[in-house]
Amino acid sequence: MNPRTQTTTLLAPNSLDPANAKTNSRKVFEEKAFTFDKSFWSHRLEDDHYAHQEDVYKSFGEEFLDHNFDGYHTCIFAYGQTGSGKSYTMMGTPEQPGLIPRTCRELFGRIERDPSPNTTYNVHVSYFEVYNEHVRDLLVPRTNPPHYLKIRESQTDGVYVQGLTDAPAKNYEDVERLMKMGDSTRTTASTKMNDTSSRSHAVFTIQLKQIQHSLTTDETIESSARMRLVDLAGSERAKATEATGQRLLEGGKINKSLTTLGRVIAALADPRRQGGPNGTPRKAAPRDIVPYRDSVLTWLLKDSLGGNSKTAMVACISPCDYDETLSTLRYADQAKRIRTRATANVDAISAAERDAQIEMMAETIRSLQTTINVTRVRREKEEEGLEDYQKQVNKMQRLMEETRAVSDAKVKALAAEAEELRVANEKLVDETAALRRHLGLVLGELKNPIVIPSAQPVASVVPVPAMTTIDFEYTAEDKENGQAKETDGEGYIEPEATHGDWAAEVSEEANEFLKELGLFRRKIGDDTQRFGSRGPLVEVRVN
Ligand SMILES: Nc1ncnc2c1ncn2[C@@H]1O[C@H](COP(=O)(O)OP(=O)(O)OP(=O)(O)O)[C@@H](O)[C@H]1O
Repeated sequence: MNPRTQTTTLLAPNSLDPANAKTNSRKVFEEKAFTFDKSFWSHRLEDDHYAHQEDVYKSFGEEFLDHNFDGYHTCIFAYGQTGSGKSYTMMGTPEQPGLIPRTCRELFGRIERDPSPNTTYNVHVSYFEVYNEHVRDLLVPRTNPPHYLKIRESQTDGVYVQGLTDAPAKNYEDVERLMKMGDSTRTTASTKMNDTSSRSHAVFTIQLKQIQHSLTTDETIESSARMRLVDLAGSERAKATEATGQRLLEGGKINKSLTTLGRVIAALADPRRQGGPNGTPRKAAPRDIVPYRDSVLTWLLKDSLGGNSKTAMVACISPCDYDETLSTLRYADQAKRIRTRATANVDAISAAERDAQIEMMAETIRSLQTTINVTRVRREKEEEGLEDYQKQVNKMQRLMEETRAVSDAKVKALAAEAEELRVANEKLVDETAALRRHLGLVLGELKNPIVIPSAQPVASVVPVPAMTTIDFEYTAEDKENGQAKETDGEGYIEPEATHGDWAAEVSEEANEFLKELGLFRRKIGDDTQRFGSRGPLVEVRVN
């Protein structure tokens, strides 16, 4: 670095140096020179033109703070490979504070030193990180799982992080406390090239609002400036850091943001985009779109990179890798060609305008209040309706329970009746079987009558002995009539009632019984059809 010409010269390294040994042997290392607005050398403390943290702040940090007090938005971002000194430049160490603490200290120093009684200052601080393409608030304790915030874009506020903590700061101590809190929750990890490597892009924002009121003109001048101080994650190569697993994944996401940042810078630095010599905007080519939205980081920095902001890029390099250093210097060389169009955000409002504004705001509040009330009433009505509905549901449930209880009782009664019928049926089946057996015996007896020996003719009528066999001639006709004719055996005594009459009587009774049984079977069938069957409670068998 030449502090006089502000030139940075990248010398060709010894190709035998293992750090610069290339897989591509045809690669030629060349000396390259770049000129920037400033070139700081801070390699060895004993070096002649060693740039201290204060030198860096004084050379442009102070100037940027001036811009803020004039109402301009500013942004300073540090870019470079891992371990090259980005965090050191932006945040620094307690002994050697960097740009952020120096800017904040000086900001409150100026506010305190301001003798004007008509000016009031309002300072708010926010601090977030972009890690693996997610935004996380650094001013709230870490949670598991992490709570990521959404990015929104509006006409009035541009791109912003929804729900981000916007902490008021009354003095430097407040800011220091917030900075420490944010730094402790920032995602860092140990890599081969840096023990506390920042794995995320950290964005520290200070909002400065100045309100000046002139008693003579009764006019209020409001200026609103935003300072963005960005410490980017390292543009490391996976091989150099020996990254694996989570570190490698992070590397991919970090590179995605930084590659997009490179494309955004390239698109913004395109000389055709920068317009004519008088600043006249050139005609946009059809595919001329700056890819801000391709990464969370570039989308959030949209305004700072190519919009209403005064922006500085600090390119950090370390004597470690020729290619990485050359890449960083090319980035910076391209970035310096970008022309942003910053305008001071200062509004002069007369007392009348302010009153009108207040009245408009009061009106908005009133209308919002009405909306809230209407919503509340509607919700109450909905709640009432819901209560009625719940009551009806409960009533219906009770009714259903009662109906179910009645049904259960009916089923129980029917089951008992069916059981009774089953027992009766079984009895009847047994009786039928017995009767059938009896009938069979009787019929058998009728078919094979007991023959009474003819040796003792009897003239008179005598009772028939118990074991007497009666000889009948049983014709088909008799069978039909239920009658049988006695044979012509001698000494035959006619009983009081004939055997044929008795058999017919038994047969008739049996038929009658079978008829009744049939009726009974049909009744059981009907009942089963009417009440259904819960299993084989009743099994009607008629043989
Ligand atoms: N100019 C410097 N003077 C003294 N020490 C420095 C300087 N620059 C960096 N360092 C030291 O080098 C180490 C790495 O620096 P730093 O953490 O700032 O790198 P980084 O670019 O932010 O790395 P990463 O991308 O991994 O976060 C730190 O210990 C830091 O204090």
